[in-house]
Amino acid sequence: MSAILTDRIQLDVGAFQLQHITVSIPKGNVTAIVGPNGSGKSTLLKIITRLLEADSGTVKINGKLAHTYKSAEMAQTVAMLTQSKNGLPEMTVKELVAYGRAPYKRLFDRMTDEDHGIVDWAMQTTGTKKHEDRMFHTLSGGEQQKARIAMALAQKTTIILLDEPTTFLDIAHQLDLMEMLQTINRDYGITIVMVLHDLQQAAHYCDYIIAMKNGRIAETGKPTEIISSHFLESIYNVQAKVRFEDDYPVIIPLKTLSNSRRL
Ligand SMILES: Nc1ncnc2c1ncn2[C@@H]1O[C@H](COP(=O)(O)OP(=O)(O)OP(=O)(O)O)[C@@H](O)[C@H]1O
Repeated sequence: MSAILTDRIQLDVGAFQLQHITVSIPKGNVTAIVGPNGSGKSTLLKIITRLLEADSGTVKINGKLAHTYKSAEMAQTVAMLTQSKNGLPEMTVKELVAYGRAPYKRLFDRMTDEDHGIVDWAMQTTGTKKHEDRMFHTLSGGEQQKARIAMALAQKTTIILLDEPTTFLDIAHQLDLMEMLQTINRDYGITIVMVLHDLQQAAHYCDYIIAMKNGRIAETGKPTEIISSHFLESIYNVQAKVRFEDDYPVIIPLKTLSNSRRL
């Protein structure tokens, strides 16, 4: 069963084209979208969440056409964490997480006991409860990312999309975050879809991988089925040795086969 199903999505943005994107993102799994810089990963996420409108093609979320969702209904179904390079909100962690309840409220509605309970649960689940009264901008990058995930959790959606959630985090915080997302998926059945650049992490923590190249879907499958030296070469133009140790891929890059970036 698909959480997200796209059918022949097409979009021209400037000189870039997203072409024939037909892909099924499985329900209840952790899926990574990988691929070179500029291959269209963020653009695809934006189309799924209707931040961008495709020129043609359709998106179905939980079996229903995305364009037929009302805004609040969409926000109750899909939470999206964009890359965290934008301005930092001037509010406490608890206030930020409470924003996750907005799709369930009308203007001037007060937070109910249930809302407070959900906000608490989201902070407990992400380990951010201890920071609840801190201003968001005083948190470290790793703590901020967890607070943003808490906000997404408070939205109580069945799907969470994350665009490069581990960027700017050190290796320990990257693994901590990936383990947290995996636990959220396993414990609550929330479908997690994230754009990742680290193939080893993608293969280790994700059930399914979608690889994009030049605005197209290049490969899809389970990590052990698709991560290989051939994959590194065809998707990234990189010669590499790849082997799996206990289902964990060990990728040893040898050299790039493309010098186009230096021309
Ligand atoms: N508004 C826009 N106008 C013109 N070109 C755009 C616009 N938005 C995106 N693009 C181009 O579309 C291409 C795909 O961008 P996108 O951000 O989807 O790639 P990506 O795979 O997410 O890249 P990265 O891994 O570097 O984040 C890029 O070449 C980008 O410059």
